[in-house]
Amino acid sequence: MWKVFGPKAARIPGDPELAALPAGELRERTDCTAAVRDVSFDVRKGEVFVVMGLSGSGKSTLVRCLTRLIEPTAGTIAIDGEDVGAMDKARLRELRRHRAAMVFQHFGLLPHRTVLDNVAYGLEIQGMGRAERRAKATELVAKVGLDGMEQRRPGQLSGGQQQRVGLARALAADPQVLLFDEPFSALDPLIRRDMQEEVARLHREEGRTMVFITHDLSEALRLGDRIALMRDGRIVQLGTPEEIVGSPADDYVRDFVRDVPREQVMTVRSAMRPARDGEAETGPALAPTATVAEAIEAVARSGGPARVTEQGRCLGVVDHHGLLAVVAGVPATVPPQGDGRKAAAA
Ligand SMILES: Nc1ncnc2c1ncn2[C@@H]1O[C@H](COP(=O)(O)OP(=O)(O)OP(=O)(O)O)[C@@H](O)[C@H]1O
Repeated sequence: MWKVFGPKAARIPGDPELAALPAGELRERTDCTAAVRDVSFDVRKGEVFVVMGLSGSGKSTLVRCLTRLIEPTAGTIAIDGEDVGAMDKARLRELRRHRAAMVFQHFGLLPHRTVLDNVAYGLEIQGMGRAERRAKATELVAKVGLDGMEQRRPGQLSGGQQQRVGLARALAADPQVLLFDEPFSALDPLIRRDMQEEVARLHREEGRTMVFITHDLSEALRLGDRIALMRDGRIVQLGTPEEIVGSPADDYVRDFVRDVPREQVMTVRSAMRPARDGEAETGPALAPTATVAEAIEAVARSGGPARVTEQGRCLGVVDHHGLLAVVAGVPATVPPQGDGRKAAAA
């Protein structure tokens, strides 16, 4: 998909010479901005897909194109196999209301309505009866942790609480996909953390597909099953947090993730080596999803390697060599073989 802003934008995706120009030169030559350039990706059912990048990298444009809040210049988009480009106005309205609801940074709450009525508003538009929508809205207000505040007005809530109302309102439509456009960037760090946990909890409980825009790397790493990292309208890397931190695609990504505490993102799989001489039977056991930080603690406590096990089977072991190598971001050197055995034989 492409989205180009500016005069005669449609000629750019099809013109290999113009399409290859760097952003600045393209602007100089054509007066156009290619906000999204030739991106292609799938969002899987049930995943949290994060679109991240610095300001101006094209995140909002990309996500708005998914439901044609912004009309793409070229390319195709399908939701559940249905071509979004072919949808008429009514079908698009239905898509945005019921299938892919957006949670914005500025929540757009109705100031004179109570929390409950704000949440029920979407249900009212859908034509749900009063009693039913009040019951449903009460349930959703509780789900986002606002029980007891049903009768307050938005002005009587903190920013984080208002964002929760926005979230409950988006959930009221029971959409297949929730699209979040930097919903927490105006919140202070503690409340932001709180809201991230709220989203993670909702996702765990409901397994709803989520597309989440952020420019905050730690937010992306915390929430994303997969992350698309954007730069100048292109996706420079798409992968799990572990792939992005552990195998950056280029120097830009490497620089981006340089300060990430690797031990909290990388899992024991990246530090694992085959088990030797009885190691498969002894030592603390860790799940393959355990982080390197958790493994460091287990190895420090036990004083020896830990096993990585899945359904009782030992997949390999992690020792301090492998764990340190992951933290340092260098390939593991093969640990000296059999020091222990030599000592025992002596
Ligand atoms: N309506 C528009 N007309 C012209 N250029 C636009 C328009 N909307 C966005 N752009 C440009 O497209 C590029 C991508 O903008 P976009 O808002 O998608 O970035 P972003 O990554 O979401 O940024 P931010 O994090 O600051 O919101 C920017 O260079 C922006 O100036």
